[in-house]
Amino acid sequence: MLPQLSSLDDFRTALGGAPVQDQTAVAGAAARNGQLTKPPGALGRLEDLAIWYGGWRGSARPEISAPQVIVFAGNHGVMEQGVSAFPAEVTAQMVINFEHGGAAINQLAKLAGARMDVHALELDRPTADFTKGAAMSQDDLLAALKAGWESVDPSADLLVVGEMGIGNTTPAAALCCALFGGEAADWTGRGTGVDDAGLANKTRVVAEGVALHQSAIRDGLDALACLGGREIAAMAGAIAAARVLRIPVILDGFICCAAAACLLQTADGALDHAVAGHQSAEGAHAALLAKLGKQPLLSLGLRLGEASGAALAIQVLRGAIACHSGMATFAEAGVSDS
Ligand SMILES: Cc1cc2ncn([C@H]3O[C@H](COP(=O)(O)O)[C@@H](O)[C@H]3O)c2cc1C
Ligand SMILES: O=C(O)c1cccnc1
Repeated sequence: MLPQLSSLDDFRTALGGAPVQDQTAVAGAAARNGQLTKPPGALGRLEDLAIWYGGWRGSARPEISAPQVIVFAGNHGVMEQGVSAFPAEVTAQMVINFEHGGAAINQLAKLAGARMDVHALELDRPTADFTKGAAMSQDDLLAALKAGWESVDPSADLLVVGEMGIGNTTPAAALCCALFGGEAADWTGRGTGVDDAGLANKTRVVAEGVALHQSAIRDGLDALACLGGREIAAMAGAIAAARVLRIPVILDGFICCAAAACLLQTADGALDHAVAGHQSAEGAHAALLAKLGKQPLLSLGLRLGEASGAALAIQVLRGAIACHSGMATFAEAGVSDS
């Protein structure tokens, strides 16, 4: 059951007290994996994935039958600083495109057999420019976290979250810089494709934002309020709800992983139910994945967001589960095991 959230501390408490994997299912899945008709370890990381997934679902022989893809959209006050190659109105235009089935994620979610939901979060009320003040009030942050928290279908057995928010590689970079340290330039990339002057400007904006807010940031939720965005907070809320509901998550690109990082910097173990779907071409995604301790399933040079890389990785996880749960054991097939 998902508790109601009345405050940010409720969120911290629910995340900190979330249940862990079912160890009986982990042991059962590992035992089954050892009996399947293949040389030990021959399915590589697919074997680990199947055992991990079974542990979260509480089954030694799990299935994926109800994957959910959720795309959150938000607008950003920091766009006033000229941080994207595209104008802010593209966010709302793309939401309509999602609703009409015309975006990349529509095709990939359909191919993965996933339900897809789109939540536009107050697009007419962008966050504040974080170089001037906090991006969101505590109430706005709570509302965005709740939008994500309440959007997860408790009967889903796999969750993928993604975003649409022109300008949002800038808050994502600022969140990483505030949470993990280093220089603004280490975390700032080209997003939709800003030129060298644009990248220098973006780096300045990230550095200014982090310098302004660093002293107010004690955990990931503080960072989200100061430097985040509504769709970033909603992704964090949904990933956290999935943790509480023991629904495994596939993380998407740089922005999704920045949202996930805010959870990890709020509660240890907050991302134990998550794997990295892919490594994005956005410059700092590899470094961010290393901070999260996650190895990507795919690396295809994608730099889109929208949950696209994670939706594609659903097929990899489906492959792992199909082998794990569908293969015969040596005894069943009458194959000699040594
Ligand atoms: C047509 C279009 C579709 C997109 N779908 C995702 N993004 C991606 O690009 C944006 C982040 O890059 P930046 O920080 O440079 O603005 C986000 O909206 C992200 O989801 C898109 C961007 C565009 C232009
Ligand atoms: O890695 C991502 O998710 C990404 C990169 C560039 C632009 N939008 C999203």
